[in-house]
Amino acid sequence: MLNKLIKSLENAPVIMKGDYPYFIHPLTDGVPELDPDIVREAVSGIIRIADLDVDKIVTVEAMGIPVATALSLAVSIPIVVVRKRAYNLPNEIVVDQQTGYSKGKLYINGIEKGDRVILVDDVISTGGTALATLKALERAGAVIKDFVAVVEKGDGAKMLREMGYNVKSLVKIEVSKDGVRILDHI
Ligand SMILES: O=P(O)(O)OC[C@H]1O[C@H](OP(=O)(O)OP(=O)(O)O)[C@H](O)[C@@H]1O
Ligand SMILES: Nc1nc2[nH]cnc2c(=O)[nH]1
Repeated sequence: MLNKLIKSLENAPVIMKGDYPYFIHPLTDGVPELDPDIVREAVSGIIRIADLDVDKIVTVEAMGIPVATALSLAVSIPIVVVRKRAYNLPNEIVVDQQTGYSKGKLYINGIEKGDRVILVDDVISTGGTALATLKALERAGAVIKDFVAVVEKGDGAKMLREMGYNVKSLVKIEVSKDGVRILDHI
């Protein structure tokens, strides 16, 4: 069911960002070209495991957008994109984001108190991005049903599960300088 996604992850090149082994894949980087079948596999997988009884799909720019958009089209639920630049709208929520290789700020607009949401992203690794986003969604008064990442790498998902969040993923991988190894998948 996730055949093309898994095969392409197994063949993904890895580069070092300092000490951080970073895999490069069409769904998570936009390069090389993204096969629509891979997006379809990811969307079908999310629909299979996620609680989609929600008002809004929330995703984080940039590489959450392709999969969240395809999911939105499939289930007719609108998306809100967490941005990396300010709009200075009333009630904008600003949080610090840290990944294994970058630091920045996230800006959340468009979430109303009581909105039932699912957070969708292409990857979870350290969990820094997801945690910052989940905290901001809580501050906005959203009811967070699920967080689904297409690819789970590292310990971030485990940390968030231990904090009580519903974290799901389609494929779990281990990444080293030598390449990507598939550990588990739905
Ligand atoms: O669990 P973490 O360690 O926080 O890593 C996960 C985040 O890293 C990637 O985004 P990135 O910040 O690289 O931005 P991009 O989507 O614009 O490439 C990915 O899209 C996740 O949002
Ligand atoms: N493409 C990609 N995105 C990431 N986000 C967090 N870690 C990674 C990674 O290793 N590769």
